[in-house]
Parts: sequence; structure tokens; C-alpha cells
Amino acid sequence: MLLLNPFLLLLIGLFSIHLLTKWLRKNSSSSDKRVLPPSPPRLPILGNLHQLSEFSHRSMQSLGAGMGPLMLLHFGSKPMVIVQSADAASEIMKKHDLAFADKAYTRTIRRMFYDLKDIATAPYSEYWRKLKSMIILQLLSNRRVQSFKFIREEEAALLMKEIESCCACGLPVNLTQLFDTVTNNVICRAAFGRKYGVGLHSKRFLTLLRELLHLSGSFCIGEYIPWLSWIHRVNGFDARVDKTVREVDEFLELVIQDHLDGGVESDGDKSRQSFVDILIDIYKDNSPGASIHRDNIKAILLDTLAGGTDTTSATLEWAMTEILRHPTILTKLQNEVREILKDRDGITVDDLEKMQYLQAVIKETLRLHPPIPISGRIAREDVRVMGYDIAAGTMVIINAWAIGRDPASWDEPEKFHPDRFLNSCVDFKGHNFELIPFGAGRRGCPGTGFATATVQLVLANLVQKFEWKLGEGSRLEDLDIDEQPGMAIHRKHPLLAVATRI
Ligand code: HEM
Repeated sequence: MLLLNPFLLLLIGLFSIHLLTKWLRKNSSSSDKRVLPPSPPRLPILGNLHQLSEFSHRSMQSLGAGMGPLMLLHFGSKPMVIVQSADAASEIMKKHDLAFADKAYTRTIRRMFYDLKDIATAPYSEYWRKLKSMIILQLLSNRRVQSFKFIREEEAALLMKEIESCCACGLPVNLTQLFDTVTNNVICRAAFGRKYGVGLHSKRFLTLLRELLHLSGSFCIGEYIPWLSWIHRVNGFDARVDKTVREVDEFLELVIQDHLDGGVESDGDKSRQSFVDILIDIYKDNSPGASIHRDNIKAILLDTLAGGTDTTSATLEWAMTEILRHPTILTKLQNEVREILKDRDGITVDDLEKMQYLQAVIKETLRLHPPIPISGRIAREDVRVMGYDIAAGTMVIINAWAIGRDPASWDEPEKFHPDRFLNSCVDFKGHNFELIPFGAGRRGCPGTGFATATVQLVLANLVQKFEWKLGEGSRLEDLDIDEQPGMAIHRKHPLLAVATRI
């Protein structure tokens, strides 16, 4: 009877597996001459999973203290090499970029993104190279980003109107919500040629997008301890993923059909074509090597929505949080923007280029709050990095968050101090590995220009047109910087502030 006690059975099971793993490790190490990165002690079965919180970027940073540039963790049975210094990131994303050109993905991501047919998860291959050059040259080229200027301007103007109406009622502005709307509208208009932010159809779309991002960023124990995968069937997670995958697909089908049927008006100006129109043109073009299929179009559209909305709104949210927490920085930024614009309404690309302090505020925001704090690659072959051996198939996690706060690269790393970027050529374009919020190398983000154009314009407008303070009775020290886990890291609590029109 005692042996049927499930707890006792589990203990015996764990103990036997522990002995077996020890034995296997002992036997294999005698013939294995590989030099592995240092590793904190781990438990049988769980590995180091119990040491990771829902904010794995933070846990990895503290686990890695004193371990050097690379650390080896075990997520269940899976070895993971964690990269937490600029030098190590440069080795992975520059020197050995090709060897680490495969992306890490989870079972959920695979199901969400059309079985890895999108750009962000497709393995390095001829197919991926074709898609990547298409997104860089056709969808997100500098020229194309400039051609969407009218969308950014119209949406920024609507945002300012919304804030003005809050000013008139003396109500605090929910900046989190407004940033969600503006970034979603900009991406939807660029991607689909129309907004999906108002009306019933659109509400469903926004809810769907949120669910997709939430599920994609959720931790699933079955990923790392496969025999526990049943938990996701029992707790309803798998069913939620199935439902979301189905509904997202129905929505994207509708969008494509709308365009094929000519339901979305275009002014005939090719330079203003939406992503879906460009992709449909390629889809209709049957020339060998050019054609893409319907699932590819849907996967690419999903990449731009999932990769472009949440990340951009998180950047705006963290930038305004830090500006509000540092009134002298707000004043300095207002002075710069107002000095350059005087009372003019339209903000040109030239104006934005002159706003050196604005650029510095954005860099400093992305250094301290990279919306995607960690990203994963997979070794495609055995590689030696900084004296350590990384076996083919090992997942490598680059902790951009920890790298942005590494005292070896930054003075007073925890301090929000945009001035550090004035008279400095450090940028986030993937050449300076101490600042990699958009990644770097072959798998670096193709949306950097698109995202920064929106962030710059919205921030410049916000500080030019309004005075900002916290709500009645709130003190600066009450404005927390707690994070909310997800695919992109947002504030835990919505950002509320009071605006006054100047
Ligand atoms: C502030 C906004 C954004 C941030 C912080 C961001 C960050 C990132 C990061 C960290 C990666 C992985 C890079 C790597 O592994 O080296 C990535 C990849 C990607 N991003 Fe972004 N992103 C942003 C905006 C956008 C936008 C606006 C789009 C498209 C409209 C976009 C599309 C993509 C795509 C398609 C990839 C996959 C690239 C590949 O695997 O080759 N991103 N992004």
C-alpha cells in the first residue's frame, strides 16, 4: 500500500533519475574533453529551472554574477548557454554569426507562426534568406519607412487630440492605452492599408493579438521536461493556443481576401502600397524563385504585427516613465524640441535628426528597458567561443537586458542618464554590442528604422505640445518601474499622467 503513495513514488523516481544522471555524467566526462562554461549547481530533472523567475533576464543576470561572459544553465534536460557581456555577444552575433544563425523557438511559437514559415523563426536557409531580403528591401527599406510618414503624422495628430480632450476634462491620461492604440494603428495601416482598431471586427483583432503575444511569451514546463507536456492539455493551455491559431488565421485570411477582391482602397501610388499588397503582388508573380504562398504571406504579416506593435508601444511607455521620473531630463528634452520646432506643427525628418537629446533619451530607454530582453539562437555546428566549447544544437540565450546594465561597459549602469550618449557614437544598429535592443548580425531586427521613426515622432510631439506631471497626490518615488512578463516587457501597471496644453 505504501508503494502506491504517489508522493513516495515520485521521490523514488526522482532519486533514481538523479543517480542515473550522475552515473551517466561521470562516465561520459572521462572521454569528453570539451571545456564547458561555468555553471551554477542544478537539480536532477529540473536543472536550473527552479532558479528562474518569470523575469528570466533578471534571474540570469543574478545567477551569472562572477561567472564570466558565458554561463551554462540547464532548462530541464536542455543545456542553454547564457551570454551576458558585450564581448561574448560580439563573438556570437558577429564572429560566429553564421554558426548561430538558427533561431530558438518553442512548440507554441511553432504552432502560432505557421510551422516556422515566418522570418523571425524560420531556420537559416535559402527560404529564410529570400524572405529576409524581401522584408529589408521591399517592406521596411528606408524609402518605404519614409513613405509611411503620412501615417505616422496622422496617427500622432489623433493621439495629441485624444490627450487634449483629457486635458480639457482635467483627467489623467492613460498613456499605456494610448501608446497601444497609436502603434497598432501605424502598423495596421502600413501592413494592411487600413486600421483594425475601431469597430467590432477590430476589437476582436486587438484581443486576438494580445492573446497571441501573451501565449507566445508564456513559460511551458513541457518544453523542457517533455514528459510533463500533458499538463498543458489538462490546464487548457493547448486548447487556448489552438483557438488563437485558428482565429488569427481566419482573420488574416479575411485581410488577404479583402485585398484580392479589391475591397481595400489604394490611391494607386506604388510607394504607399501596404505590406499585404506588396506580398500579394509577389504571390501573383509566378516567376521561378519569386513566388510565395498564402501561408507565407500570413506568417510574414503576423511577424510585423507581433514583432512591431508591442515592442514599439513598450519603448514609448518606458521612455515616458523615465522622463516623468526625471523632471530635469523632461525639461532638457522640452527645451531642445521647442527650440528646434519653435511653434511649428509639422515635424520633419530633418528636425528629428537635429534632436540629439531626443535620440539620447531613446537610446538610454532601450539600454535600460529593451522590450525583448532576451533572444535565443541555436548552434548549427560545434563552435568554440571565448575558450568554451558549444555543441551543435545547443541553445544560446543573449541577455540584452543584462548587457545593457553591465558595469564593464557602462558607468553607473542603473542610472537613467541620457547624456552618456551625447558626443558618443554608440548606437543600437547592431555594431556596438553593449547596446543590442534590436539584436545584431544576420538575424538582427529589420524593423529598427520603422520603430524608431514612430517613437521619435510621438515623443517629440508629446513634449513639444504638453507639460507633464504625475496625478494629484502622486510622488515621483511612487512611479514604479515594475515589469509585466510577456513577449515584450511592459510596465506592470498602466502609466497615468496629467497633461497641460502649453
Ligand atoms: C522598438 C521596437 C522593436 C524592438 C525592440 C525589436 C527587437 C527585435 C529583436 C531583439 C529581434 C531579434 C534579433 C536577434 O535575434 O538578433 C527582432 C527581430 C525581428 N523583428 Fe524586431 N523589434 C522592434 C520592432 C520591429 C518592427 C516595427 C518590425 C516590423 C514591422 C519588426 C520585425 C522583426 C522581424 C521580422 C524580426 C526577425 C528577424 C530575423 O529573424 O531575421 N521588429 N526584433
